[in-house]
Amino acid sequence: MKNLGKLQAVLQDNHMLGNKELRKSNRSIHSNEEGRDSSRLQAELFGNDAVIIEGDNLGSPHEEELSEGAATRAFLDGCERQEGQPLKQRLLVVANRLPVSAVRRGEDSWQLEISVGGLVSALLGVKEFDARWIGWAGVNVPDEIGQKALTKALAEKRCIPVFLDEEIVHQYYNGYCNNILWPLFHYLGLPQEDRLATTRSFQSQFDAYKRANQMFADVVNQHYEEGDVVWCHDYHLMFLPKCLKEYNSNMKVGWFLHTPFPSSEIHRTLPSRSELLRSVLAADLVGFHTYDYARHFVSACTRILGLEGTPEGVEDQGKLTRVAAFPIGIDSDRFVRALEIPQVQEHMKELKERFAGRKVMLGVDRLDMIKGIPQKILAFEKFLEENPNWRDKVVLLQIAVPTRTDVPEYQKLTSQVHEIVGRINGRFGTLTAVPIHHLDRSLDFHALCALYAVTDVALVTSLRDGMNLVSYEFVACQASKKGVLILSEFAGAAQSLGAGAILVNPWNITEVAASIGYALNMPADEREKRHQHNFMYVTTHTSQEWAATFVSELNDTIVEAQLRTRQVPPLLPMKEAVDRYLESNNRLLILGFNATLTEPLGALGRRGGQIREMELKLHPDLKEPLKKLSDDPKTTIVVLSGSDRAVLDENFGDFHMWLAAENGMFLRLTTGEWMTTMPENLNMEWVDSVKHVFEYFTERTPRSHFELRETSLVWNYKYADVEFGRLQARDMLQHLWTGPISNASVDVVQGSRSVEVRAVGVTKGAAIDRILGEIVHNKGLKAPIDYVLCIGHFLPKDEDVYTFFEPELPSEAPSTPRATVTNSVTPPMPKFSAGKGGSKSFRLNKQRSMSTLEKKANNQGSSTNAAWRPTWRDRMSLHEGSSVLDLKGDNYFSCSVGRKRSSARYLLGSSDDVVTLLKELAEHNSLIHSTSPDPSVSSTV
Ligand SMILES: O=P(O)(O)OC[C@H]1O[C@H](O[C@H]2O[C@H](CO)[C@@H](O)[C@H](O)[C@H]2O)[C@H](O)[C@@H](O)[C@@H]1O
Ligand SMILES: O=c1ccn([C@@H]2O[C@H](COP(=O)(O)OP(=O)(O)O)[C@@H](O)[C@H]2O)c(=O)[nH]1
Repeated sequence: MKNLGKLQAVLQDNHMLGNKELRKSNRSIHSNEEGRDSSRLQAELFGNDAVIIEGDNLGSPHEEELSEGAATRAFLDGCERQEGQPLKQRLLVVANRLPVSAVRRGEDSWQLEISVGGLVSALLGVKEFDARWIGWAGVNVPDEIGQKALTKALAEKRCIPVFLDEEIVHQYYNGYCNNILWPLFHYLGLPQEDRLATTRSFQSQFDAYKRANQMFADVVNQHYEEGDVVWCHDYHLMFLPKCLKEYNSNMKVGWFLHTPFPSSEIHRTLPSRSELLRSVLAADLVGFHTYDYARHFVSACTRILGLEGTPEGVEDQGKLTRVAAFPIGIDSDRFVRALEIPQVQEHMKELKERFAGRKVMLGVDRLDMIKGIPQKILAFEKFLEENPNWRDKVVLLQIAVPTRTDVPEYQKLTSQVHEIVGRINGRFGTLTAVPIHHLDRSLDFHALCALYAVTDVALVTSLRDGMNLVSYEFVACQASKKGVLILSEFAGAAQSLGAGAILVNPWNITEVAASIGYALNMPADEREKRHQHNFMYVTTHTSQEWAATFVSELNDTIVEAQLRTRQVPPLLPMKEAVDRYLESNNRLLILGFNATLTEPLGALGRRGGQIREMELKLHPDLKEPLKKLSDDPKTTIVVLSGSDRAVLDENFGDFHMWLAAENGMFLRLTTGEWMTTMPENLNMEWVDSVKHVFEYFTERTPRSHFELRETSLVWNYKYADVEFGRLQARDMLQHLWTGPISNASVDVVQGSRSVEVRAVGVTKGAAIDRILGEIVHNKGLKAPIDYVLCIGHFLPKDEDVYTFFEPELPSEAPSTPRATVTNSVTPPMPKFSAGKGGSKSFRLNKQRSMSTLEKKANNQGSSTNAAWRPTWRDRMSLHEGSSVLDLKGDNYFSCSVGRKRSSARYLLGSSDDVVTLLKELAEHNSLIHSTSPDPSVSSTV
């Protein structure tokens, strides 16, 4: 009753005629009765045992009780209270702001007040977990006594403080968070006059941001127990997932953004764009309010970081970060129940009397530029202007909670709003009434519920808003009145309440003014229908459900990731691979080219489409080791690539090695001529139709290109816009599968940024058999091959090359636990061949009819005229001599470069690791040669 009187008085007097006086009077009311209000509010939010905590209540604790240990004990006390109930999952909620802000009352005396904001409201509704909240108490506490007392006071509320000093708050919170990220994520840009200053101070603010995040991480680490779920919140803590995972990679880490995530075009303007994205991606699960925000985030990761976006999330070399939408809700029961409380009913009664004969319109916002308060008020002015009959029949109550008051932009906004309200009240007010009642303060829970319940039209005009819980709370309190919600289409809530609300573009003042008229005149049956729709949503999509879904999804994600990790090959044991190489006498190295022997794309900055990136070039650091290795008579090297002959000639022509171009369809020893190994029945009649399709898509996909090879065509969109490229690829696949070549004997192979069409059955694994046959024949094998190293960034279709050697190994070979293509019965070892010609399946290129491409190649003077030799396996049966392979069980190292889903035995991260490996092999080898001048090696392949 008294409260309502106070509220009424404020509403009545607050005509924006003297803002300074108003703020003063609000403050004095606040401080006189704040204690009681806050106390009640805390009891509401925290349960009945919640009281204002002052230092005096703490008694005179001795040293130990004030320590961190005492705080921890206090948390445990909280847990013990739950005895007899099923054990709840421990949840560490980490957010910039604690649900309470601390106000110092003495050296060791603190008062805790509820923090205002949607994040706090929503998370306080989460009851299913054994939760602790880690965050900043909104105050600088430089002294130890103060810190200890506050830690203890907060512990009783299961809160753990992170102490940030003034300078860091200034740079991190006011600066980087609220002056850079907040406006950017809400599409507001930076204020013109601030732009340069912000650009200059950017780096120091970002450094402070990282430091602050590390401080949060340190506190989490102190309190973390194995099995805890750590849930990081919001744009303040984008660096936290990375810090936490660096500390403990097994920690279950989720991150949730409460604001919008903007289009990648906005995000890419941030100087720290990549670092922030990468840090967030360290989390196991990343959540957003809406599908659109999640989509923007994935798109930023693909466009800015060049990573793979999948329907599940973002993939980086086989590591998946799950990304999904988890729309937040409110604790709707709490609002519905509140309306039964006598005090609230009393409030409602008095408000109704106070505004009898007038329709009540309501705005409840933090005084933030994203909330579109000036736009709302201007639209209301326009409505009054155009509808004089409504002027004395409607009132707008605007609650504008002060927020981030140290940031200059917010200070400017306050003056701007006060000025507009003053002008409109001056224009349309009378001696007894004004059209706008503007309140620069927050209300307690009961007053807020009463206001929601008596409102006829709620007006939410956010220019952008992550969700906007005020709209939900209004709906929850409208069961009897069934008022109308006018809602900005730029609030996340528009996705969930859009059908029942009147959606508006807040920038369109005319539209908002018209919607006010429509809402005020809406017939009861339409109001009823719209309300029911929204009420159903709000009461079924609660904050409890939101948190439970997020945490259970996080748990599932971790189990799935563990399963996936089990399938990832282990890293190549570099030392073992080198040692065994040195011990062996007849080694075979099979090396891919693209992304294996080339420089990693990242090293070039992945600007995309740069001409120097498009040409495949041997990694400069590989020239020397490759030279040494290929000159060693005990080592045979085969470069096995999808590239055509010209590319391999250009890059490897000067080495002494075998080149297998176009997935092994062409082969030559660099001292000899190219020969073809194409199967005789290889049908190439489909080439022209495919070429036609590829030309069509290349023309329509900027920065894509295609290569016409002898036996395949490859369309590559690596440098095109990733999303557009992917859409085009999907479309292209449709054309290929359903178009003129649908019945041709081709394989359509989809790469991560390419589409390749090749004759059916052409794979590197199929080719290696024939290649080895040729090598064996060419050189004459005097001793078995006793070491094979096969490394590549091969398409899944070509991974049969890794498994080619697997059946040759004894069944107890120390292979990876992953499934490999092995025969159930180990076949006989291949036998050494004398090399007679005459395979049944393959014969001379010249002897079969030539395809268009082949004719073209011949016309260009390619020397594809050498004879085809029988395959290795063909010759196995021809000769019953010694074994071709003797890998001694584990002298076989198949190794995928950068592809974690692979049937190779081992993994290397990138071609930089290939450089390291080949250097090691070359250097140690020359060392051995220099120390043993007479190597007793006679056998070569
Ligand atoms: O802590 P402050 O700087 O005072 O700001 C208050 C909160 O504002 C933002 O709230 C957002 O979260 C709501 C719940 O998810 C959502 O409905 C709303 O649209 C957002 O603006 C901010 O994201 C929080 O971190 C702040 O605590
Ligand atoms: O005087 C007030 C005004 C608002 N709120 C609460 O502040 C939150 C605002 O959340 P919203 O999601 O609408 O926006 P945010 O402020 O988080 O951007 C809501 O839960 C309101 O109940 C409050 O407690 N007292």
